[in-house]
Amino acid sequence: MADPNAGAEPTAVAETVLDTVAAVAPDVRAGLPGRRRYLDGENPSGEAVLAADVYADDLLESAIGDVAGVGSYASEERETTVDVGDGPVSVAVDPLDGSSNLKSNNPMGTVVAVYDAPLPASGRDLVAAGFVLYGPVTTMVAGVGAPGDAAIREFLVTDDGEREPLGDVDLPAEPTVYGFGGRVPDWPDDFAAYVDEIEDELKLRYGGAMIADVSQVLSYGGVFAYPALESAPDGKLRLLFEGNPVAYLVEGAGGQSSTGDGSILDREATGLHQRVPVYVGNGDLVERLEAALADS
Ligand SMILES: O=P(O)(O)OC[C@H]1O[C@](O)(COP(=O)(O)O)[C@@H](O)[C@@H]1O
Ligand SMILES: [Mg+2]
Ligand SMILES: [Mg+2]
Repeated sequence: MADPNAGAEPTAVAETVLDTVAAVAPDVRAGLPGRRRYLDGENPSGEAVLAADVYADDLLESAIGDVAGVGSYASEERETTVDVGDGPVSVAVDPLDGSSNLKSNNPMGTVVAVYDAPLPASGRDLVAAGFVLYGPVTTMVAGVGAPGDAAIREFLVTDDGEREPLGDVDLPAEPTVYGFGGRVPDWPDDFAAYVDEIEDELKLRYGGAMIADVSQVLSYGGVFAYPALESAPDGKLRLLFEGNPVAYLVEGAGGQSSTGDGSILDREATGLHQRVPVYVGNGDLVERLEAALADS
């Protein structure tokens, strides 16, 4: 059969990838109830794996692998990339973000990053990024285009896996929420001092799923961080699967991202599963954070 995406622009391939992730989302959601148990073994980041993580990863690998123009698929749950075709586009997925929330029945997401480069790739190679949020309503937030050029939009994902546009996403100018991961005694002193200031200005909203916590920042304005920790200087979140796509979306919605020292999108990619400190939100809050870290 003729390849419908043969020679297609990476952005056209990326649109199809986002459609595909939305199309699979109802199946991911429908498969959760019977998959709340942990499996034996760990993922490449050394974390426990739920049956639902593997189920979502298999569904996404199969569906995204069928998209013409996609050459490789990578996921937080797999050691190496999978060759799925001849195209130049690489797709990196966090199949279930915040899956430890499954036990307590709190929100989770699927994160997708589309790179026009072999992996590991820089955030500057992104041609699209998005996430599905499995909250009371299933929604997708996504953008297509070079970082900074893409409009970020929210969609309702219907029970049939269609995307219905809900509108543009722009960070509110008056921020109200913050959410920071990691154990408080493990926070470096400079970050803890920043938190002392922020606590007086914003209210705490932390749910333990990056995508749900970032969605609060996109909706209400504020700052989300999974910071560098005393015990883990690169934090917890993964650059290719989590940091880059979230940075792309928050920057595209008018905010800023930082590793503590410049945009996450500028962090050199050296490994598929490398970690990165993640600070995202309204520009002035992220700039104050960078200043607080630089002063120490
Ligand atoms: O339990 P903690 O330390 O607060 O960590 C929460 C963070 O870990 C994550 O759950 C990691 O993502 P995964 O569930 O995809 O491994 C993030 O979604 C979240 O921001
Ligand atoms: Mg995750
Ligand atoms: Mg995950």
